[in-house]
This record gives sequence, C-alpha cells and structure tokens, in this order.
Amino acid sequence: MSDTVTSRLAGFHKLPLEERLARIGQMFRLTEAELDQLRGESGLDLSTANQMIENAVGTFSLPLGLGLNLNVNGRDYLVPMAVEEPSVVAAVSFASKIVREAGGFVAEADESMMIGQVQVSNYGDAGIARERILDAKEQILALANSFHPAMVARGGGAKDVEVRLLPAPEGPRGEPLLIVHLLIDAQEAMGANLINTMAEGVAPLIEQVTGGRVYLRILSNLADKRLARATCRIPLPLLADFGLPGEEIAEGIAQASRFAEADPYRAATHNKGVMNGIDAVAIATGQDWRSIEAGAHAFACRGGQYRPLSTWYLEEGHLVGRIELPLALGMVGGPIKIHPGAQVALKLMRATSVRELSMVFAAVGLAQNFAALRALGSVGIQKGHMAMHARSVAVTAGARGGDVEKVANLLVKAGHVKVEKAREILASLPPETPAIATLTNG
Ligand SMILES: CC(C)(COP(=O)([O-])OP(=O)([O-])OC[C@H]1O[C@@H](n2cnc3c(N)ncnc32)[C@H](O)[C@@H]1OP(=O)([O-])[O-])[C@@H](O)C(=O)NCCC(=O)NCCSC(=O)C[C@@](C)(O)CC(=O)[O-]
Ligand SMILES: NC(=O)C1=CN([C@@H]2O[C@H](COP(=O)(O)OP(=O)(O)OC[C@H]3O[C@@H](n4cnc5c(N)ncnc54)[C@H](O)[C@@H]3O)[C@@H](O)[C@H]2O)C=CC1
Repeated sequence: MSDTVTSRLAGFHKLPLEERLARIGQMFRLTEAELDQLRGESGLDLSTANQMIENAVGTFSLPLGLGLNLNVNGRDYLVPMAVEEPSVVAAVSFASKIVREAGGFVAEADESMMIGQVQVSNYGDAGIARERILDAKEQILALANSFHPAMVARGGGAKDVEVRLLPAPEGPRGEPLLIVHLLIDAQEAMGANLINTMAEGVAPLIEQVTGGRVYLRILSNLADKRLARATCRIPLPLLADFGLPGEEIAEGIAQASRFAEADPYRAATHNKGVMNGIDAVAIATGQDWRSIEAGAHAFACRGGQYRPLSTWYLEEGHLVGRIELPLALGMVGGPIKIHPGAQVALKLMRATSVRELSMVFAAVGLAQNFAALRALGSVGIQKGHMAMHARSVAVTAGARGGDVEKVANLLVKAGHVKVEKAREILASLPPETPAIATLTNG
C-alpha cells in the first residue's frame, strides 16, 4: 500500500471511471485480480455463492462507490459503499469535506462485548432461581468458555453472567420472565455463532441449577455493550452556503435535530438517513446488515420512545454533532473471508481492528446525517438528490453511455426529473455509444 493514502481526492468524481480505478489501484497497490473484482469482471463466483446460501441460482451486484474526504481521529479513510441510491456517496463525501476542514471526526468504540440470552421458565421462586444462577456464575462461565478455547486464548470469550426478571406480558397472573445474559467478548468477530454455541451449551447447566426449563438460547442484536460514538464540531463560517450565512444553515440542522428528538415519525426518517451510510459500508465489507439495522433501531427505542441516533446543537460558535449506536461488526467470520469483494473493500478501508472499523462506521453515519439535514434545513433535499437521481431516470428512459449525462443535465435544467421528459430529451439527441472510459460522475 502506498505510504500516502489520502481520502482528499478533489474532483475524483469528475475523472473518467478507468482513471478513478487507476488512481485507487496505485494508491492501494491493488493487484490485477483486485481491480477485476472492482470492475465486476471476476466477482463472487457461482460455486462460492452456492456454498454460501441455499438454492443458489446466481449472484447479484450493486454499485460500489468510494466515500471520500473522511478523517477520523486524525486518520484518512476512503469508504467503500455498496448502495443503489444516488447521492448517498456524494453526500458522505460532501459532509466529510466540511468536517475535515473543522479537524475531522473524533470517534471511539467499546470492546466487542455481546449478549447471549437464555430464557428460563418453570423455575419456581424467582428470587431463589436468580440466586442459584449467580452462585453458579463461575461454573457457567467455565462451561461456556470450554466450547471456544481459541477465543479464550485470544483474550475473549464469556466474561460475566447477569440475570434479568421481566414482567409477564399477560399481566400479574403470568410467570415473570427469567432471562440469563451471558456477556461474551467476541474480539474481532461479530460473534453470533460463537454466542449461540455458548448459550446453547450452558442451557443444561442452567436448567440443573434452577430446576426450570430453558427454551430460547440466542444472541441479542441489541448489542448495547458494543457501542460506537462519533462527534464533530464545525465552526459556523464553514457552513455558509446557498448565499446563506453559516448561522442560518446551522440553525436549520439544529431545528431538524429537535424535530427528530420530539417526533418518532421524523426520527425514523432521520435514522434512515444515518443508515444510508452505515448500511452501504456494511454491505461492502461483508457485515450482517440486518443485525446492524435491528440493533440500531432497538437502541433508538431505549427509554420507551423512538429517538434519533444522532443529535446536533449549537455551542460557542460551533455546530456540534454526536452519534451513538450499537455496531456488532466483524473483521473475520461470516462471509468476510469468503466474499472476494468484501476482502477488497476491507483492504481499501485500512482498518486494522474491529473497533477502528466501528469508529469509521459511526463517523460515516454522522456524516451522512449531516449532509441530509444541511440540505433539508436549507434548500431542501430535492436539489442535490434529484440532480443525481436524474442519471437513474435517464437510464430508465433508455439512455446509455454518454447520453446518460447529457439527458440528466437537460432534465435538471428543465426542472422535471421524470422518465417521460427523459424519453422526450433522448429522442431529440443524435445516437451514440461511448466507451466505459468516458463515464464520469460530473
Ligand atoms: C449531493 C450533494 C453532495 C451535492 O452538493 P454540491 O454542493 O453540489 O457539492 P460540491 O460541488 O460543493 O462538492 C463538494 C464535495 O461533495 C462531493 N460531491 C459533490 N458532487 C459529487 C458527485 N456528483 N459525485 C461524487 N461526489 C460529489 C465531492 O467530494 C465534492 O468535493 P470535490 O471533489 O469537488 O472537492 C449535496 O446536495 C447533498 O449532500 N445533498 C444531500 C443528499 C442526501 O442526503 N442524499 C441521501 C438520500 S435522501 C434520503 O434517503 C435520506 C433523507 C434525506 O430522507 C434523510 C433525512 O430525512 O434525514
Ligand atoms: N441474530 C443474528 O444476528 C445472527 C447472525 N448470524 C450470522 O453469524 C455470522 C457471524 O457469526 P460469527 O460468530 O462472527 O462468525 P463465525 O461463525 O465465522 O466465527 C468467527 C470465526 O473466526 C475465528 N476467529 C479468528 N480470529 C479471530 C479473532 N481475532 N477474533 C474473533 N474470532 C476469530 C473464530 O474462532 C471463529 O471460528 C454472520 O454470518 C451472521 O449473519 C447467525 C445467527 C444469528
């Protein structure tokens, strides 16, 4: 890898596609095979796909873009993002460009502590059952760890046991739920399989000490002991745009944040914007994005009301943004070492540990949210988003090659980003079939 990796690649989107690939190839010393992977010329082969899932009949591709300008804790990151939605990659790059001028994102992440749940029923007296489980804590931990000695050797494995008593959903006549939490350090893995093995493995011992009956044994996707946080602090003058002063743009963002804090209807969309970025990096790097989504939204509901994952406020001449969410990610495990695309994406990402990866994910979520709120609180989302969506509309209308850009530009100029209008414009153009090397993202 080149010693001079920088995520500040001004005008990268204006380069022809092959030149973009050449620049990245050089910067990251990518092999021809890795470049072919990015070009989609090799990709996930059918026989590997067939080993990954059931009833495989093919593979499915998504565009992979690079989020630029990101700087987290003083280090530059080029963020691989697999996403079908126009403007997401541009938005993260846009926001990160402003934040890097303000000193970049500051982020941190907890250790990889996950929760395995064991549900006990017919346990008799709840207080006595609870005491017996806690008395057997060391025995339970030793048994759990016996299923994964390699994880213990790495410094991970089962670390603690907690017991929770939950009110019966049927009301006072029902048996309160007795739930045992195994706290397990999954180290560099997301950990689901490891946790499930341990949870199933300790169930007979828990039945024995309580005299009860165990039903469910499974990890929790509400990984609230594995949180990542990112913050940024932007001086107001850096926000000036659209002929508006920085104070006005910042006020729009702070008002949007208040709206999301007060109203779950708005918070859902606010968090969708956050997850635009996080899901895209998760897919590119081979993460279980359903688990990340489930964890994020469950965390957003803590305290009983669905709330935004990120907040923004004004403080001493700065706009301050903060995000916190559970991120159960892996650098190993699941499809990560199997999917060749995930391997290339992780090479581009340059994170050396799962905690570093989580910090970058959190910063991407905050950057994505900043770009959306900045647009929403000022000129509106359609201006920037529709300009990029126009290219998809042009393709839907049948434009190909260099015609796509021409039709998209004329659509934006006409102020009607609609398929019928695109067809009309396309029909008025002379036919052409340009090479892939001319495709830019102007
Ligand atoms: C779209 C922008 C960034 C344009 O914004 P702009 O003002 O045209 O950007 P710029 O020309 O000032 O460029 C600044 C930087 O942005 C990047 N950039 C700029 N253009 C491109 C491009 N074509 N391709 C790739 N990167 C691009 C690039 O890094 C560039 O730096 P440079 O390279 O020039 O030094 C802006 O309007 C924006 O951020 N809009 C918000 C878009 C957005 O949030 N999209 C998400 C989808 S909408 C949604 O699903 C979520 C939502 C909105 O509902 C969430 C919510 O409600 O909270
Ligand atoms: N509810 C959920 O979220 C569920 C998710 N899953 C799936 O489980 C998979 C993830 O499970 P994992 O246990 O993470 O994967 P995994 O089963 O592939 O295990 C990770 C492997 O990596 C090895 N390893 C090597 N170096 C390591 C290191 N430094 N730290 C940690 N492990 C190291 C471990 O020994 C282990 O064999 C994903 O595919 C996910 O989709 C499965 C069930 C439920």
